[in-house]
Order: sequence, then structure tokens, then C-alpha cells
Amino acid sequence: MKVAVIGTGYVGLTTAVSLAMYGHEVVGIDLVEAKIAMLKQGLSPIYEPGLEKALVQVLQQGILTFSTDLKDAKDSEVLFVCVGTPEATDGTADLSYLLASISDIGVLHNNNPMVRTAVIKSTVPVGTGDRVAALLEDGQSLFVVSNPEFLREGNALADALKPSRIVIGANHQAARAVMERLYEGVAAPRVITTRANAELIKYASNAFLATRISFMNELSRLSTVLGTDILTVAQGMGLDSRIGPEFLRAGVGYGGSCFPKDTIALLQLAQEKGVSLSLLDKVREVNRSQPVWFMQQVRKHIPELKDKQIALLGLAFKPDTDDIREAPSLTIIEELKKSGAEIRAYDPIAAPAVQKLHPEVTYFDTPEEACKGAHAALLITEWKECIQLPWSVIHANMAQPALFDGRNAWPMNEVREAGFHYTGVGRS
Ligand SMILES: NC(=O)c1ccc[n+]([C@@H]2O[C@H](COP(=O)([O-])OP(=O)(O)OC[C@H]3O[C@@H](n4cnc5c(N)ncnc54)[C@H](O)[C@@H]3O)[C@@H](O)[C@H]2O)c1
Ligand SMILES: O=c1ccn([C@@H]2O[C@H](COP(=O)(O)OP(=O)(O)O[C@H]3O[C@H](CO)[C@@H](O)[C@H](O)[C@H]3O)[C@@H](O)[C@H]2O)c(=O)[nH]1
Repeated sequence: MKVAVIGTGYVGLTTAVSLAMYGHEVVGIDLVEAKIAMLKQGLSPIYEPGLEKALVQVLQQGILTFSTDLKDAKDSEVLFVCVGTPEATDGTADLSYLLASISDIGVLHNNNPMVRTAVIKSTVPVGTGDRVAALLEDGQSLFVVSNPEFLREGNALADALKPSRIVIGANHQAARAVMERLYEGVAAPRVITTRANAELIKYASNAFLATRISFMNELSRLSTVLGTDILTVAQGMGLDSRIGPEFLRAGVGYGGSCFPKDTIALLQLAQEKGVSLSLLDKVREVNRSQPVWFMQQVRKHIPELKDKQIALLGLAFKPDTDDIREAPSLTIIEELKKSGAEIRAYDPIAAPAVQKLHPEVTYFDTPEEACKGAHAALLITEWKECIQLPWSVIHANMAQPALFDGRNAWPMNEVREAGFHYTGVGRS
């Protein structure tokens, strides 16, 4: 099928490449000329494992092309909207990019009439698909579908090629049939439903995952006081098939472009409808305070941080991405700056993005260099480069051998035996 993907960010680029790998003829559209110029050359503007290699392959096959002009999508039967829906100042989802691209689709369709389906892949508040349909749909030649995306950054291509589920929200049988044809070769359970249900499935999934994390993070504070081990507790909980092992990792809090903005957008939507989601409110509160709580654990061991050298290992909001949106590292940098500490940072990929915001931090090419002369090392993102470390070398070179493991990913017993002070999150 001929498909257009509007917006070539984390979701759009991954969607474009995966649809091309499924054999569709895809054109990727973005407003940003520099991005499109890079993509045409087979260069990915984002760091996402395996994506660039796959991009080059589908470009060479001629089944994926890029343009800044939506007119190049005039023959597309399906148009995916993958533009950003960031948090507006009042916490609601900013739909301006989405509505602009919907209006562009309207113009394209009027100039080049044929039967088309506009598919909203961006995460949007419940009711947005129906609102857009009221603007675009004519029930004959143009349909609107909600098809939320569940990929995780760092694993985006694999998730897109083998999704956990495909949720199709369509209010017309003709549009459902188009989506079935589009995803024909993809082995994944389908949920075929209304647009509104599809939109709520997306927000509810992210809100629930965020809730699990905040539950474990709050519990980790109790575990610290009790002298229990949150890793063992999580393992024991996760073996219950009703609970499952995923998303029980306590740490410095969740970040990224999705959980923070989608939880607030859901809260705002509920408030607008006169419904209180008090649990979700607490989930966000726990998440906001988790990096601050973590820094309190550091201060228990090093009460005076002024002029101390503190190594921060990992800056991205999770490993295997260059994305620093809402990264806990940014809160921790602010906390350390308030304390007057000198920050020595390392991240294999995301350092340049943080450097733009924090030129005052010193950046190093290896974790070993960042730890040299440091009075404490803090693990913020569990990149493998930050976990597998030559502990005896690190110990010899630190001013004070103190480790604060914000991801419970360092080998606690081994580092203690090597002579380090070790504090994890909810471990003892
Ligand atoms: N990042 C994720 O892991 C993820 C996963 C699932 C869903 N989502 C949702 O998908 C959407 C996109 O997220 P993202 O992280 O890919 O965003 P992003 O900021 O990385 O990419 C958005 C892209 O859209 C482009 N764009 C904006 N307006 C445009 C227009 N009118 N025409 C063409 N291009 C335009 C921007 O230039 C940018 O390249 C959001 O709603 C997000 O919540 C994101
Ligand atoms: O047990 C856990 C699991 C995750 N995290 C943190 O949670 C954040 C989000 O992680 P993850 O969900 O793996 O990454 P995202 O790329 O943000 O993906 C989420 O957000 C996307 C955007 O909506 C959805 O598509 C995905 O399904 C959903 O997992 C990161 O800061 C992680 O460090 C924890 O602290 N503990």
C-alpha cells in the first residue's frame, strides 16, 4: 500500500521504517529540512539501536523516501500522523502540531481526491479523533482512525516490528478494513474498537505503568528504613502471574517524553470532566520527589556537598536512547548545583544534549575519567557502559569511594567487598 508518515521523530521514523520493512511504499514527511536532508542520506537524526541500519536498507530498496512537502504524499492511501503532542503550560496536551497536520491532510485531499485514511498515531486526549473526524471525515472518501503507538525508546524498531498489540479505533467498517490490510503481515493481537476507546487504552496503559513504578519507588523508601532489599521483594512479587515481573524496578524516578506528559494530560482530561484521579496525582507526586529523596540518601553519607566532586554516570532518561526529555538526571543536576557540588558527568550518547542545557557541568569520555578524584559516583542511567566497571581502578582513583546506585544495577556485594560505601534504592 502507499503510505505517508507525517512527523519523522522517534515514533514517525520508526513507523516509516517498519512499514517499509513490511513491504509498503512509504514517504516520510517532516517540516524540518535538516532532518529530511539527513534521512535522505540514510542518517538517523535520533539514536535508536538498529534503526539507521534498517533505514539504509529500505532507502536502498527505494521503498522509503522522504520529503518536506506533503504534496509528495498525494497518492498515499493511508496517512499516519506522528507529530508531537507535548505538554502545554497548563498540563494539557498541546494539539497544535496535530491540528496543523490534519489541516494539511484536508488540503491535500481536496486537491487530490481519492479514498484515504488519516491515522492518528500521536498520543491524544480522548475525543480528539472524533473532533478531527468532524473536521475531515465525509464517510465516503476520507476516514479518521486512532491507532496509538506503544513502542519504547531504545527498543523502538523491535517493538514496531513485533508489537504487543495493535489497537485500531475506527468508527467505520471501511476504515477498519484498510487498517487490517495495512497490518496483514504483522503477528500481534488486535483490539478493534472505537476511536475514544483506543485513545483511552493508550493513556491508561502509560498511567498504569507509571503507577507501578511510583508504587515501587515509594516502597523503596520504606525498604530503606526497614533494612530490606527491594530487588528481592520485587522478584518475589513479580513471580505472581497476576502481578508479573515488569516495571517493578525502583530507581530515581521515571522520565521520558511519555509518562510525565501523558499522566498530567490524563489528569487534566479527568478534571475537565469533573472526575478526580487522586491515585494518579500521587503517582506524579512520588515521581517528582524520588530524585530529591535519592539526593537525601547521598547527603546522609556526605552531609556537606559544597565543592565536592560528584560523578554522574548516565544522563539519558533510560539506556539506549539520546532522549533527555524529563530525564531524572536533570533534576539531580539542579539538586547538586544548589548544594554547590562540582559535577563530572558521563553518558555514551546523551551528553551533548545535556551539555546544551548545562555547560557548567564537566563532561568525560569514559565513566572511569568521570569518577577520577570524585567524592561520590551516582548511577543515574543503567547504560551497560556505566555498569560494567573496573572496580579496583575506580576505587583507587576516587577521592572517596562512595557509590550511590540510582538504578540498583551495580553489583552491591562485589563493590562492598572491594571497599566501597554502597547505597542503592531500597537496598541494604
Ligand atoms: N517517543 C516515544 O517513545 C513515543 C511512543 C509512543 C507514542 N508517542 C507519541 O507519539 C507522538 C510523537 O512523539 P515523538 O517522540 O516521535 O515526537 P518527536 O518530537 O520526536 O517528533 C515529532 C516530529 O514531528 C514533526 N512535525 C511537527 N509538526 C509537523 C507537521 N505539521 N508536519 C510534518 N512534521 C511535523 C517534528 O518536526 C518532529 O520531527 C507524541 O504524541 C507522543 O506522545 C511517543
Ligand atoms: O521498572 C521500571 C521501568 C521503567 N522505569 C523508568 O520509566 C521510564 C520509562 O521507561 P520505558 O517505559 O521503558 O520507556 P519509554 O520509551 O518512555 O516507553 C513508555 O512510553 C511510551 C510512550 O508513550 C510507550 O509507548 C511505552 O509503551 C512506554 O513503556 C524510564 O525513565 C525508566 O527508567 C523505571 O524507573 N522502573
